[in-house]
Amino acid sequence: MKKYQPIVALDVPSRQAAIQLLDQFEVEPKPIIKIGMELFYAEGPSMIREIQQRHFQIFLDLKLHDIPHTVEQAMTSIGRLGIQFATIHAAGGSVMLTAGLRGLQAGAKEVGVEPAKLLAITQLTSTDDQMLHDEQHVDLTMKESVQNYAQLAEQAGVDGVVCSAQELSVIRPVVGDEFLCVTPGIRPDLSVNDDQKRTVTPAQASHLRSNAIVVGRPITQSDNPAAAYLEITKQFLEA
Ligand SMILES: O=c1ccn([C@@H]2O[C@H](COP(=O)(O)O)[C@@H](O)[C@H]2O)c(=O)[nH]1
Repeated sequence: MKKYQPIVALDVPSRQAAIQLLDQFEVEPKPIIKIGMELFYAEGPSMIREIQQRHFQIFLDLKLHDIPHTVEQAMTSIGRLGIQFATIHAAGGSVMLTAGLRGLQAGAKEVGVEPAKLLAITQLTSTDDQMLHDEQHVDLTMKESVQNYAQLAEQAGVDGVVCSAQELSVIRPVVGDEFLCVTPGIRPDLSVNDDQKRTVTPAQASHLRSNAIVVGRPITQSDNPAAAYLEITKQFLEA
């Protein structure tokens, strides 16, 4: 099973704040850098190019969810950026997922780069069983819902899912060995959840067979982001 170095969520509001953090991550192994809506909407594609010039791999987490045509066109633009991972919501359904995949591959082909791996968001790690039941009126448990989305994504040809490592026990038995499970909601100290509901430690994520962990605030808001990243990397890769 492929295991990646941790993915650091660069959830900051500006280029200046992003560069300040990136300067600290010239370490081995270099983290994969996740750009989310906050930084991308503030700085746009030029931010991606600047990070690429520093030789970081990029996970562009824009979580697309729209009608298939719109998603396909947007994914074509994303594909042209030459990034390594992109995200889409599994809840958009199989036609939207395949349209997204098609767009991503077409964009990459246009500029002659390897297509990004497409990951489907299952249920956000900031949600729990109670919210699923009371607010979304979903008549499934969290584990059942995430398992269903993982199977839907795999059948649509998507490379993997984003879920909590808590659901890996029900996903791994029903998907192929190559299917990627990328897991946010990581907290080295489980008593500090912030807005996350389904949390696990880096070592737990490793034992549960996560391909990659996504970590934001426990690294970016620590006094020493590089040291925090290296400690989390050790806990994940060596567990
Ligand atoms: O289900 C999901 C999908 C994406 N995320 C993203 O991961 C990071 C987590 O940041 P923390 O500061 O470690 O909580 C953030 O960028 C989210 O947008 C997620 O948390 N859950």
